[in-house]
Amino acid sequence: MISVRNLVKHYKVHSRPPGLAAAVRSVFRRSFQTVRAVDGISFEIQPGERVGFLGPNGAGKTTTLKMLSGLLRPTSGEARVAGFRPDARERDFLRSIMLVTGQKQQLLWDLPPAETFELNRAVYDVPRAEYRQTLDELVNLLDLSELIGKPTRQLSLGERMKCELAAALLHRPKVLFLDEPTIGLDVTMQAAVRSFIQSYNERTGATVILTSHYMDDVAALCPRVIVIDRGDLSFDGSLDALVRQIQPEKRVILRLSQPVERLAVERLGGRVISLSDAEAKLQVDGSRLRELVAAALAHLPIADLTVEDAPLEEVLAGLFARGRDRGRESAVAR
Ligand SMILES: Nc1ncnc2c1ncn2[C@@H]1O[C@H](COP(=O)(O)OP(=O)(O)OP(=O)(O)O)[C@@H](O)[C@H]1O
Repeated sequence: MISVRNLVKHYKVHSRPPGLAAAVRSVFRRSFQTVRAVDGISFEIQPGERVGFLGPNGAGKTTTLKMLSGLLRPTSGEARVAGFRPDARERDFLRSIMLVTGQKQQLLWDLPPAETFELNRAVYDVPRAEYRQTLDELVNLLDLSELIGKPTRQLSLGERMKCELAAALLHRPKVLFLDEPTIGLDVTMQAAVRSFIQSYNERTGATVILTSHYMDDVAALCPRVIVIDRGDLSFDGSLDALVRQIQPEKRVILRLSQPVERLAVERLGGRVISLSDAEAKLQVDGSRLRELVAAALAHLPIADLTVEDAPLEEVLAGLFARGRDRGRESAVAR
């Protein structure tokens, strides 16, 4: 359904040092920097897959989605989506895909969502009967009946996001690009949006590509993840395989029956995350876990002991930090 080969997007941005003299000089001699937002990535996505794009801020995720949805022309490389070249922006292509971003809205601010829905029906030329049926389903699934008649500006962020999703899906796109669909939503609403996306995918067989900073979104929705870091693809596989590959650290929580010295906890060998009179929290490499637990039981007054995986967010932050020393920008003077 989606095929990407050596896709590259370089932005050329005007750059000048601070100060008035530099401002004057830049009028005569402009210098530019090339930002390598996406630097030669390749992947294939089959129909009906749900794939999560992970990566730190500025990794190139949104740029990739924009190229796949035809909003940006690649600098080089090739993308095919549903049999089309996205940058040709053919009508049938635009009818097959939808890009939903959590930060930008398509609903008209002063009108009720129902009117944007009607507008989208006309734009996408959806036959009336099909439109009614899809709308009923969406209203039902997303629990929108109370919302779609109110002016958009009166809706809460979460209510708006649900209406945004409905507006995006009325023409039943075959490929759905979701850029941070749960940004700013509370936990309950995040879960509602997530379960809706999953059921839309299961019922219609649509292909879903999602970016999110919330690991819960990706863990719940995406059997497959693609990690993009500094414009490069650094992993493509299951989330489990990614976690195994990173070999995350374990977190050990020691409930103490009496206070202990910090030094005694440090001697156990892990990294001390927090220490209070009643509890010590440490993080340790998985391979050193047994040793640390044995030492803790032997030397500290332990009332209880728990071992858990380090939070996925932190594990990934560590992975991204490792790649940080690679340079990404090259200055090009003109
Ligand atoms: N229009 C633009 N002009 C110049 N540089 C840009 C432009 N859009 C994005 N960039 C740069 O390209 C890089 C990739 O940006 P992109 O928005 O694709 O990242 P992202 O992975 O989506 O980040 P985030 O998680 O913060 O949304 C960043 O360094 C960004 O500053």
